Amino acid sequence: MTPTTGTTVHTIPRLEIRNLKRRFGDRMVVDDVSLSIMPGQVTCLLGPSGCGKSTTLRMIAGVDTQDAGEIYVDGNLICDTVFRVPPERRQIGLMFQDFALFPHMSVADNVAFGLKGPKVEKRARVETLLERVGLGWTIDVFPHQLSGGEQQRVALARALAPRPRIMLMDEPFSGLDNRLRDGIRDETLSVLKQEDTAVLLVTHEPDEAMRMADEIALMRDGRIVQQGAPYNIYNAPVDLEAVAFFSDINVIRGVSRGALTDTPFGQFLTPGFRDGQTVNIVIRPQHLKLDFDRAGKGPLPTERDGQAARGIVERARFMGNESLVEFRMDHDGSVLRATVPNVFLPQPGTALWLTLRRDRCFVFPAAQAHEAAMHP
Ligand SMILES: Nc1ncnc2c1ncn2[C@@H]1O[C@H](COP(=O)(O)OP(=O)(O)OP(=O)(O)O)[C@@H](O)[C@H]1O
Repeated sequence: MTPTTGTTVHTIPRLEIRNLKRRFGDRMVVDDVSLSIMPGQVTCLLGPSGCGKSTTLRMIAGVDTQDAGEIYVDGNLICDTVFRVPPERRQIGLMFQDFALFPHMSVADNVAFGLKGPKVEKRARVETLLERVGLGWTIDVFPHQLSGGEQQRVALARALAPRPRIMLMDEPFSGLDNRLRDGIRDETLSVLKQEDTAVLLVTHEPDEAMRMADEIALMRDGRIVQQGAPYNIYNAPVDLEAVAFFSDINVIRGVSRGALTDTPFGQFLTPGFRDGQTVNIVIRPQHLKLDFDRAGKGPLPTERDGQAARGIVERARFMGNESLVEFRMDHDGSVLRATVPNVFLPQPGTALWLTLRRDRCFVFPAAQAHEAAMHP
């Protein structure tokens, strides 16, 4: 579907990068990265520290140059390995964690800093933006008179003032305390949408990406390993690492034979796996179900949940809106973790039966090295 903003229908990406590569020494830090962002769309480049997110952003901003690949804005080439529009002519706004407002300038002058044109027009733009970020009253005050969150909103207004076509944000909220952060994220998002800016936001925090993004590009070792709406990335992860990036996981191992894998939790269909291939069945702690022990017996097997396996509670902790229970499993001594809503704190040593919600299990091939170790 073509994204729409108001009555405008956009068909050309505001930002498109194709096959970007950047090498430092003999290390490929950005390895064939492609993505496109429509006006008014927020894409989060999400990945662990050092995976190449900021380097990608710097090449788009024009402060670093790629070794290969092209960057387009509204369908026009702005940079390849030969041609290069300088950073100041790319109409790209930047916002970083350690943004700095000019301390000796009023808020109005800070926001107007990058603006050209008649004074009256500049003033009108400054007023509009400060109103939009909820800080109309700060126009004549100085940065030191504002809280960290307010300064952040001024920085956003300043970055948006010259009407950038694209906004690049590198961990812009990580300097804020937790209570402020959610509100500022939401406000920032609504202002960016009103301005119809295409946003590429870099973060290593899955929660931030889920909250902000229309689309998440999951990055690892210089590559985008999966790209899509937050819902799809969370519910149809491409591999075990992608599941683990968003939450705690449990891994149950088995070996595929005749496209079936036997586990203590019942049999799983594993089509496409070779006979003898090691299989990882991955499930998040909230998708384990617990049942009481009835004279050494658990619940009867069902098609939906398979069969139950017994575990002994090792410890249980109250986490606020849920409880986390750790089990030592009878069948192989492995540890599994389950979360239960509200308060559920069984005593250590209690026997309980665990089943897996099959519709929430992910089945992946185990890594080659592990397979070799298991089947020498
Ligand atoms: N100018 C440089 N020279 C050499 N190596 C660099 C340079 N810039 C970045 N790197 C290396 O490239 C890798 C990727 O860095 P980058 O800053 O893009 O990662 P990141 O995903 O943004 O990480 P973080 O979330 O920690 O900022 C890192 O290992 C970094 O040390």
